[in-house]
Amino acid sequence: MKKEGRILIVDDDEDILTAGKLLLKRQFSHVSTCNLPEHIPTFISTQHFDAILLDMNFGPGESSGKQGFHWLKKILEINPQSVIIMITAHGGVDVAVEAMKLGATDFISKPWQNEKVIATVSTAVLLGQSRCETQSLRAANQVLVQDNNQLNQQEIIAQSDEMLKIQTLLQHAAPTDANILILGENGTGKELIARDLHQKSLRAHKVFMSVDLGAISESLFESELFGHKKGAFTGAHHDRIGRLKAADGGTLFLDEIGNLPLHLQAKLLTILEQRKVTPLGANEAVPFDVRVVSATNISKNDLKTDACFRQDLLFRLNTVEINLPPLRKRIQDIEPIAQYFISLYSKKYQKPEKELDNDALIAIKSNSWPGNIRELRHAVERAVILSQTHKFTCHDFQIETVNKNHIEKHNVIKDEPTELPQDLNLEVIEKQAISQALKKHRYNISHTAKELGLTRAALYRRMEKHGL
Ligand SMILES: Nc1ncnc2c1ncn2[C@@H]1O[C@H](COP(=O)(O)OP(=O)(O)OP(=O)(O)O)[C@@H](O)[C@H]1O
Repeated sequence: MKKEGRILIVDDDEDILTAGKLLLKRQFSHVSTCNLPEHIPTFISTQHFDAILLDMNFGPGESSGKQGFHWLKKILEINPQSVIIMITAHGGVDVAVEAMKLGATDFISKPWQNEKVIATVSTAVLLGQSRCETQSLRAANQVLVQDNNQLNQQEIIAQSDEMLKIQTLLQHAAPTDANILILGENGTGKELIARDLHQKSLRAHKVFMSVDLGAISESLFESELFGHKKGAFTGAHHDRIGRLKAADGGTLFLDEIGNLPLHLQAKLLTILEQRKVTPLGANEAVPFDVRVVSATNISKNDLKTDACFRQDLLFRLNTVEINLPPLRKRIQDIEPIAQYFISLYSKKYQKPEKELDNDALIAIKSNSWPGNIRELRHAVERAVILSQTHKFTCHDFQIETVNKNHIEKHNVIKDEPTELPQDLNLEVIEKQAISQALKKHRYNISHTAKELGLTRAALYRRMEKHGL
């Protein structure tokens, strides 16, 4: 059966062209010939070839190989990935060696042996195909990085003194390679800040790889982060690159680092110290180069206890520490953030961009927002969709001003009524259940997921599906 392979033979000897074509056509899907080297640029700029067989000498009596060298260089100038096999005169080994120094892959001498030609061309075709694949993967990767970076360009709204200080800190820390630990309650913008850091860093053109350590099961931790070789364990059907290596050159965002069990913290520390990782089932460690940004909603005090977190790992992660205050402690930010999301969602849902009335403004500023900016964003989205009045009112935000002080003082979240909604569509019920559970657990994803009987990853997926 013919193999997939595109070959070009360039020689001024028509007999060689005919013999070569006859031989190789039996083996490969596409064989072209060219008897004038001046036509090479047109051939290779209009068609792709996995391998090119190029004669060293053109014209009667030529044996210096000068023209072969000239066309070899020309082809590599046009496409440096070209795989070129030189066709040399009998005994022209010196010339062939010289050609290989200039970038040729292999050579065959005339008169040739058919088996040798087929073997040499087969290897060259495979090399050409893998170069081509590498090139297109690189290009695809570049597009993905660009797309990912565009997605990361959500604006950070910051007017409070606390956030302005953090922004100054970010400006200074971002271009360094210092490891950064971001602390803050759920929904305070830790991931947004991490992405912003990456954008402002010298690694911005490379990948931002986010790993939710709270969502990776213990059994999958090593294979996810370190990768594995085919056959390393039951179900490992292919080699798989780990996330540490996949983030090479870029930023690795370790989210929910505080949820990592102590024994896995030890493994992570070793890997980060050695800057090398051995995929499961491999014998050799491979180096990686990442800047580590981590985040957790665990308080600083808890992080500083040995029972909760390894102190040596903490020192490695927190060269620079960023403490994101909860929204209730940066009241100056509430109005501009609300305005930002009003504008965003009014456009998205094609609604007029309305103002907040006075009471609504006071209410959103004095609400405790246990789910922080994520909760405010969600409240604004709902208000934009449902509001019927010409300005947004307290009612649109479902803020119970009467209970506010009570909530603040007693640090409790009032359960929402639990009766079923009138609409018994399962999707609607699921959204309501998730929304209530989030509020009940102050937007703590781990606790909410536990109550709902979901994994954190499954909860995130559903939140995204329902726009929560
Ligand atoms: N300063 C800000 N300006 C505008 N939007 C913000 C800001 N901070 C956070 N957000 C938005 O709030 C939501 C929650 O942010 P993010 O996911 O970064 O928080 P987090 O602290 O990482 O949450 P979690 O701990 O639950 O993973 C996102 O939609 C984010 O875009």
